[in-house]
Amino acid sequence: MITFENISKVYGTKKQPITALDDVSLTVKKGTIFGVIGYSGAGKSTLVRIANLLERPSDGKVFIDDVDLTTLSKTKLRQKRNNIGMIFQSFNLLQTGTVYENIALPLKLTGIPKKEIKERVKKYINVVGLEDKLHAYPSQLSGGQKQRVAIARALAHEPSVLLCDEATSALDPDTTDSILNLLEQINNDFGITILLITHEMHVVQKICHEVAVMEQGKVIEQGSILNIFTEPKTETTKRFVHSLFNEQVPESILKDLKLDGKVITMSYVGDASGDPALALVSKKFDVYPSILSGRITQLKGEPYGRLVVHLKGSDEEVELSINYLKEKGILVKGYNNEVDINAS
Ligand SMILES: Nc1ncnc2c1ncn2[C@@H]1O[C@H](COP(=O)(O)OP(=O)(O)OP(=O)(O)O)[C@@H](O)[C@H]1O
Repeated sequence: MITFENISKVYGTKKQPITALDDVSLTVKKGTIFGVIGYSGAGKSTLVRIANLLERPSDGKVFIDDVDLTTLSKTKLRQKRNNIGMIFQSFNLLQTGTVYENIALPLKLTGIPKKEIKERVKKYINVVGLEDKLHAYPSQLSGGQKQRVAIARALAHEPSVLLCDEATSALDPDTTDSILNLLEQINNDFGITILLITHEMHVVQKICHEVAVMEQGKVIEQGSILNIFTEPKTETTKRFVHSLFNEQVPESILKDLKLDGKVITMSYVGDASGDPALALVSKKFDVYPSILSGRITQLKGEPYGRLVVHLKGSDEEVELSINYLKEKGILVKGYNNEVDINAS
């Protein structure tokens, strides 16, 4: 478990102090994958670096498994850090060492016996699927392979927590997905708590249980992945969600459509299915639905669909249709404002 309690961070610069974090409190539950998303400068990197005190907060406390890191002596902190793995966007591998050495050397520095080091390297290089690259140098590996080595190096300390600082940002989409699958597998198999920061909604959508959205050093929204996707409240969160669905309808078309009926956003998870419900709506009520945009994706492994639909018809029939869709377990919102439609 990771707990940030009233964390603030002010960087003293020559010009003026910069508040990177402003009273941030967050709890990452044991065994979960927690994503922190935000645009550049929101304070994400500062937050994740505070989780192992690579950066000291100006104010507040940070707990890893109930131990307040800010109160530990240097020696105790060094020991505790062995329990906190970290991977970076730039991999941070030792260029002059082989894959084996990259994983083994940090273990040696913590005083682990030779035999155990060998066993751990073997075990964790297998977990990341690079057993045939043990004697390769980082320069001989692809970006995805380098990140796998970094993950094996972190896992070899058998941490309870893994921090990921934009771990997939330097990778192409397919490699990103394979690294995210690996992180999910590690979370499942070893129960390691994962805190990851990213500026990509795709990353959050794919593997996180919970997400916090940051802006200007503050957490502006937080919730389960489902909650954030289906009920985004702040403009920034809505922008992140929309970035995945690319469902903009041109304003001129929207204006005409609104003259005759309503434009709605339907979202549904798992078994509730949008398409058949829409077909039934047109049979049951005097409305003509047309799909303006639609996409089905996976939210942490569950199907999640979003459709932008024009319901053409009288106000009364449209209201009845919306009620019907809601009864079918579909979340219905007004298009573009995400405001709940209170069909009576
Ligand atoms: N060492 C530092 N000295 C001074 N200011 C800093 C330092 N590190 C970060 N900042 C400032 O703190 C704010 C938050 O930066 P941070 O890197 O945490 O944000 P971020 O959300 O991770 O953004 P990015 O994705 O661009 O790294 C920014 O205004 C940044 O300029």
